[in-house]
Amino acid sequence: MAASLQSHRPSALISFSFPSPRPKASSYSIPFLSKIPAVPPLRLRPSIRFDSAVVKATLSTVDHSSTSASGEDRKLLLEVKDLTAVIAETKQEILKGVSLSICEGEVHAIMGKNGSGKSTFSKVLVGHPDYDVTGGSVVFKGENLLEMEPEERSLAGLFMSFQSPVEIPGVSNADFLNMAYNARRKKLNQPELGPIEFWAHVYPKLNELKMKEDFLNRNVNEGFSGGERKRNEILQLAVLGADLAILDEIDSGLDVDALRDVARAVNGLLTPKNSVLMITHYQRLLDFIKPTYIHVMENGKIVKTGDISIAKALEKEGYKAISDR
Ligand SMILES: Nc1ncnc2c1ncn2[C@@H]1O[C@H](COP(=O)(O)OP(=O)(O)OP(=O)(O)O)[C@@H](O)[C@H]1O
Repeated sequence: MAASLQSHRPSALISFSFPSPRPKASSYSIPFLSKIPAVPPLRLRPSIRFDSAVVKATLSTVDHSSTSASGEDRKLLLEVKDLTAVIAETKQEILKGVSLSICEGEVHAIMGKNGSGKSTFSKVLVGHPDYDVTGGSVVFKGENLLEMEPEERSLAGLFMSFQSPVEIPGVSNADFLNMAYNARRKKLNQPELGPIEFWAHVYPKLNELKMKEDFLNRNVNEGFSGGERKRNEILQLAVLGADLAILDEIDSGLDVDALRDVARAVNGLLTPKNSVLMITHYQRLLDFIKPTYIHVMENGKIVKTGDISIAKALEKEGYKAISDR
């Protein structure tokens, strides 16, 4: 989506006053989104169709319920089995058989040494073109995720916050968020929100993340500090919503207050229906966002799964603690 957005002319601006909840200033200037000229349609399909009869047969036999950590019966949201993937250009294998199941309402954390494959795993889940899947399966909400285009994965409810969020020159945050949000509403057969309604949706989320309104008028991530980029990623998550949010090192580059704000915003989004998959190196994030499970990745595989005691042992003794157990 980012590439197609770059070709747009900047949108016209209008000023108006806001109804309550009333921002401090009396009026703001935000893009009048309905004046954006001819937005190229996203590649939407009314429903995902599987070409392979084998995939269909497999999906119909998968039991999508599971017992959660708390003992309740919860639906499986994501099921990854023996996933293998290579770097598209060099064919070097990075993922060597990852298996992981996430139920609705769960928070999972992946830890692991540098270069063990954590980011690659999350990028493969969202369909990053740098990688080719060579084996295994990924079922998300009962559908074969690997058959979907990246846009379709996002519209299906998968969100990823990247370790190094990219800049999108010439596209304001407000336009980006509005287009992405309305694309999701369209997919759900809901009416698109106009600029005033959209602002009412965004404003409380900006507040929660302690971000100033002018962030909306700035181009996506352009000139943002590392911490501002991370906040902006979580703003996108808060505005767009997601059934599964994959957060790759959202704690990196955040000062302790920012970490608290971001964690509070993420916790505020958690419901019994949606889930989070976090990648982190440090227990400090897990002190704020409590994980149901912690997985340790090593050499492209998950080698250990457990509770918060894993993070505590890692913090104390390093990865030696895992190999010794
Ligand atoms: N596009 C790519 N081109 C070349 N090598 C890659 C690419 N993507 C991943 N790799 C390599 O694959 C390995 C796993 O990388 P990945 O970023 O997934 O590790 P990670 O566990 O997230 O590491 P970190 O904790 O340092 O962020 C590394 O050796 C990395 O250099």
